[in-house]
Amino acid sequence: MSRTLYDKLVDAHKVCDLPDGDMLVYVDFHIMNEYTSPQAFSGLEQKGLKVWRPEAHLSVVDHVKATRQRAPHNAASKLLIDNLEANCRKHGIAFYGLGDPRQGIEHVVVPEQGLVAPGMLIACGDSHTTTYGAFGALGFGIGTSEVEHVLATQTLRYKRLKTMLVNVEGALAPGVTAKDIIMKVIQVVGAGGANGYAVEFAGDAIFAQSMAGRMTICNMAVELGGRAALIAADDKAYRASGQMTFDAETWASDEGAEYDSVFNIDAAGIAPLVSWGTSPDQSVAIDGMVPDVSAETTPKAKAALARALDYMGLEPGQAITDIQIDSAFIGSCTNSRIEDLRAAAEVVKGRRVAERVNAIIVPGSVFTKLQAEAEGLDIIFKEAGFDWRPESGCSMCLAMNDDIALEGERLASSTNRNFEGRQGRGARTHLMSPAMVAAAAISGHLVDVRDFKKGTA
Ligand SMILES: CC(C)[C@H](C(=O)O)[C@@H](O)C(=O)O
Ligand code: SF4
Repeated sequence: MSRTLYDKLVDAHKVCDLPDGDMLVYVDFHIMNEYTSPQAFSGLEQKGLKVWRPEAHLSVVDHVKATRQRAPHNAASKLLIDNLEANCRKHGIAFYGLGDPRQGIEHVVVPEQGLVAPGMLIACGDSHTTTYGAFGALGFGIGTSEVEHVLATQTLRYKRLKTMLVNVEGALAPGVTAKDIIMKVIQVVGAGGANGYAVEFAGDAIFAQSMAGRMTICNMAVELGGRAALIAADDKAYRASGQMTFDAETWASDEGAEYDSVFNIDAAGIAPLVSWGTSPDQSVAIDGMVPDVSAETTPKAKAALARALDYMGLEPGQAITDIQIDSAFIGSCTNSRIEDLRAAAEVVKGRRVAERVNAIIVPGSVFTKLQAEAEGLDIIFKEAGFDWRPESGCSMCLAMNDDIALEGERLASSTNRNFEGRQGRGARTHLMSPAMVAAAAISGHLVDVRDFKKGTA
């Protein structure tokens, strides 16, 4: 029988069926950060358990990491980092900590270090573990008690998901990026529209993407509610994973495989998108307008829209390009890879950040930072007035370190979540591609990067 890529991955990792209908799956690789692992190690300690396969785990410091300097910015973050290091030393687990040339945001570091390959099952106490789907690997986020379970047994209790296929056919217009594809998909399917599903992306617009672009798509697919995102492994994926040969299994869906749900999206119809609201599906094309509450039909939808507009401080009908920004942030596991920095630098080169705008760039990893510096990108950014951070981490993607946006501060951001308070209490996030953030930083307001490049914005 024809099987989907998702079913092949699950079948290949199934250890046994459990009496209640769930199954036990084997975890090839498990990643930890300082934020979601402490209780798991305490749990092991209390039960007197050992880590069963220390070499199949990796720890990376990222969420609470300061990025202006190497040293932790406060005692609480220092404690989290020190704890993780001590736990890793004790159990013989690899640790990429402060000053390690391999340190960075976990989902940037793992592919960079060649630790993901097609056909793997990867777990991590972080929802954006879906990123590895770009390699035809099954990656998903787990909770703290599950982290403990993986440490002790290298397995997890797992429930098979339903399958969704999202086909993006055709060619993107110039200036439209992977970030716009995934924001479009989220707009069409809805935030939470893939709850209970594993989402497979296919179509020529997907396979035309670089590995960085595919990672952006699978990373942000978790905002659909899907607990897995997948792209079939092609030559590009094998090469990027450092695997030169194909293994016995083809990590792609079989011809004729059936899905529980299918969406078709025309790539040519996608414009650069920006979010206007407080959910990643509240987005609109850059040449559009802030939506009108009266266009909603149900009282519930009207109230939700009104609340989002109120939080965002926007007026219905306002042109998106009239929205002035206070800050610009390029970073996060969605968009801080070298390809993202190059795209932003191309926009910024020879220009100056608008007077009132505070513009920050945090490379996704130390390795990415060094590569960017070797290419002279840091000079381009610094000369334009960007704050080029010397250290890597999650930074302003979420308000969990010393980069916290102020009440009412409006940001153009290359990140993935725009919930109330995500980047700081009362902070207003507009999600978009890194090139769009760069263009907004220079212009001082949201702008179509294509018009900006042509000089017609
Ligand atoms: C802190 C962590 C658990 C969280 C996640 O799971 O995604 C964070 O990385 C995020 O992006 O919100
Ligand atoms: S960069 Fe943002 S989305 Fe990614 S792991 Fe860190 S906090 Fe989560």
